[in-house]
Amino acid sequence: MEDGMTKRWLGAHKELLHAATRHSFILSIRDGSIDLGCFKRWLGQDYLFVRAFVRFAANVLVKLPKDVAETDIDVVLGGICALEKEISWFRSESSKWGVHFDTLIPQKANEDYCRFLEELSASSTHYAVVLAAFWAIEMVYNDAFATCLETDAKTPSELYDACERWGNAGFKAYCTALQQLADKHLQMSSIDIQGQAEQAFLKILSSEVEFWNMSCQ
Ligand SMILES: Cc1ncc(CNC=O)c(N)n1
Repeated sequence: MEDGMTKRWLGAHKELLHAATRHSFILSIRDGSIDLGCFKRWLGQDYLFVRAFVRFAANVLVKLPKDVAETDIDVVLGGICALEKEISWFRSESSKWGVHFDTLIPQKANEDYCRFLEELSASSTHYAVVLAAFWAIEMVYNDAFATCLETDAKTPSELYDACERWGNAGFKAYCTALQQLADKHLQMSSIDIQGQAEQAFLKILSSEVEFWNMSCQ
């Protein structure tokens, strides 16, 4: 675990990681200065993203070779199950904030990100690449929202629930399990696959930056 591949990537791409996890959108939640219009825009767009992410997560499960450990399958299955609760949460937030999901139009950064998830779902993408991508997507939200829960954070109380959803210790443990899973399978993969996985990791970080940018405009 100490010298896992993902840890090396995190060290090698610190700036992009910082841009994705300490974006001004997140910092403005943390210091309480957020424009609630931005939060509502993020909420609606993220609901659309999560609908696409469900398909991606299901595809990750389908890609796992039949001979992987049952506990490896359980980690991915657990993530898929959690998405059902997450979608219910989005729906209850939609009435809380008066954001109508049925008339939402996906914005460009969201469409681009969702298209990338579809590309990763192609049968030609190796399962170790999508495992790494799955981890990266979850890790960014965990790392970002966890900062809004720190004791000195001034997160507005009405946003605390959103930050808790991805910033809590259980979600962190799930991200660590995904990371270990990705590292284990990357280690068994060719240099070529490892390189593809690192590229996917970078593309996810930049897609997350664009997603936050979109929410702040
Ligand atoms: C844009 C984006 N990235 C990551 C997540 C977290 N994963 C599932 O909820 C998310 N909801 N939205």
